[in-house]
Amino acid sequence: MTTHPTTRIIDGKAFAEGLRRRVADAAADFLARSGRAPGLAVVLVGDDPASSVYVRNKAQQTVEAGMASFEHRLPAETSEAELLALVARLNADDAVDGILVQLPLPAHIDAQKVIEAIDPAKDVDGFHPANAGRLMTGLPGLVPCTPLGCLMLIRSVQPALAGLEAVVIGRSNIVGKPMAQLLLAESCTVTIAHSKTRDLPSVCRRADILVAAVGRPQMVRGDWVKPGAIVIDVGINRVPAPERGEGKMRLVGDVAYDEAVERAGAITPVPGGVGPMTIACLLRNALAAAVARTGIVVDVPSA
Ligand SMILES: Nc1nc2c(c(=O)[nH]1)N[C@@H](CN(C=O)c1ccc(C(=O)N[C@@H](CCC(=O)O)C(=O)O)cc1)CN2
Repeated sequence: MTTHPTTRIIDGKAFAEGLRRRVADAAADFLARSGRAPGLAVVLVGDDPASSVYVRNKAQQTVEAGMASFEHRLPAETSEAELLALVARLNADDAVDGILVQLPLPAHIDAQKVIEAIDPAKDVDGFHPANAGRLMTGLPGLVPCTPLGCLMLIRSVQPALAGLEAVVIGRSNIVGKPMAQLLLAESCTVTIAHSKTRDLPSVCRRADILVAAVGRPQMVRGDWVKPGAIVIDVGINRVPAPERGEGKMRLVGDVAYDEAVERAGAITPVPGGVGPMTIACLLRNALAAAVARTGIVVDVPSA
């Protein structure tokens, strides 16, 4: 593989480490001023292996950042009412500044109902309609972690975004829509593309900033990328890797990296790009929630 001489590989792992250090410094200030550490509760229902690893990493990184971690692992048979009761207890617990319910939830639980049960002031995922509305209307609030991390990575290579053409592929409430709102707030000209978009390759070729969040392995080909564009790959897809041995898998993004790296000005790899930013931004949001709830001012890292 030959990388274009000027292509910058955006190291999300290193950026996330730096962000977690800054959050840890601010969390220590918070503790010194308030007498308690910011607290983050993470709830997992069921035993999905990937979710279980994410929750373990969240709890571990919360503790490493000097915050209090409250981990709740519930069996897959937990009823919706039991989960809502736990959320109500966490809402009422003053030691808990942030609440995250790991997704996906088992099919018998209405995820939207659970999201709406979380106190918006503790909604560190930024998924509650109150926080989505605040983002849309330009009010301060909690912003979904993955798009916030993407914006930080974009700004690390291009601080001035006003007037740039941004194309976001994917319209989920978790990534696509909030990502588009964040880029709009930076005065980009934003297009949200999706499965019904006509001539997607041509739409993508307009983009100075191309964010792929579709969940389809390597869908975005190299010739969809405008030369010099910033390419942010949100996809995390496990695909068979027979070259590594029988039954082995490997992670790929939504972008055909080997092709896109030839044309992009900057690109995130998978793994090691956007993924690590999700948990780093979760810690950042937990700190932000603690600050907003208590009025204790410490230096919360921003995009
Ligand atoms: N309540 C939520 N649920 C889920 C979210 C979320 O933000 N809130 N996001 C995803 C999963 N996720 C965190 O929960 C997550 C995904 C990926 C990574 C990450 O670091 N990825 C690595 C690769 C890891 C691997 O080998 O599998 C990378 O891309 O380098 C962190 C967090 C769904 N659920």
